[in-house]
Amino acid sequence: MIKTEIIGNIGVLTLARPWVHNALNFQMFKELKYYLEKWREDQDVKVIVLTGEGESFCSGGDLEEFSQLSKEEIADCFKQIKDILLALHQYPKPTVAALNGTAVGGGCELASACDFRLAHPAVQLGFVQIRLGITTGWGGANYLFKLLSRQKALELLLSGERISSIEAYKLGLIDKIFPTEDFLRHVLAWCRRFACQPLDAILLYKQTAQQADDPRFTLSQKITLEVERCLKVWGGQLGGPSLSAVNASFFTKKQEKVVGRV
Ligand SMILES: C[C@@H](C(=O)O)C(=O)SCCNC(=O)CCNC(=O)[C@H](O)C(C)(C)COP(=O)(O)OP(=O)(O)OC[C@H]1O[C@@H](n2cnc3c(N)ncnc32)[C@H](O)[C@@H]1OP(=O)(O)O
Repeated sequence: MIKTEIIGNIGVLTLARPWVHNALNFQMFKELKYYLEKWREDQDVKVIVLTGEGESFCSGGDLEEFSQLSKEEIADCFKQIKDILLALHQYPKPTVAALNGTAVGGGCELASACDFRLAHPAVQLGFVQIRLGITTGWGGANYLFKLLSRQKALELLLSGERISSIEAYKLGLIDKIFPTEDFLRHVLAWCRRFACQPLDAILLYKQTAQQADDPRFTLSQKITLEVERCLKVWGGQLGGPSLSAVNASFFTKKQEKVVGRV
């Protein structure tokens, strides 16, 4: 139910139940967890893309399946799902939700847990839970509050209204709009700008990003750690360019310029 492919260092996870608009059942969550774990340490995967098959990105939780569970079973299920979304949110590599179509309910929660959200003009988004008499059950409201101002996030959650991707882009919920035609090709080209960078540096930037909103550290501590990270790659401990290699490359370029000027 989740299809996978690695395309040029980009791991693509495709929700593949198009007949129910990629409604997420528990099996899909288990698969999502499995592949996120598998690709966590995989040197060939530098960026993760989540997308959907068919006309929708994701219609949220599988209401058919969830309606057959007892309240206790739902509680257990949601506890596991929120851990998977949190693991996605705290993933060591960049994560991208490529909204190939409508995202509603839990589909918006899933997208909001990612680092980036890309869409095309025909996409609609909606935190529709309130219209079912429920609230976000997987952590989505908290991710939304991190992305939008309090009042904009509350407006979306309290109204349950669907908005277009263009409106969502203006709010800052969507980071980029691409043409509908060849959408995934555009997404992959956008992601390749990250995927072509050294993995060590990508991982270090994600650590700095995670720490940026961690209240346990002061700004001074965060900056000290940031500098330490740079020195780690600079010294080549993580397989990055050694200090002498960085200098050599800089001075070679400088010398070439001088020679060129003569
Ligand atoms: C768990 C919770 C959370 O956030 O914590 C949530 O996610 S609550 C939010 C849950 N999601 C929703 O309320 C969205 C429900 N779905 C929709 O609004 C709509 O289906 C759209 C996604 C906009 C697509 O509309 P459209 O008119 O194109 O198709 P449709 O409604 O005829 O749907 C085609 C088939 O997919 C099924 N289907 C659609 N969404 C489903 C879902 N979330 N769970 C289970 N089945 C679903 C329909 O029942 C229908 O089945 P048949 O072919 O057998 O008739």
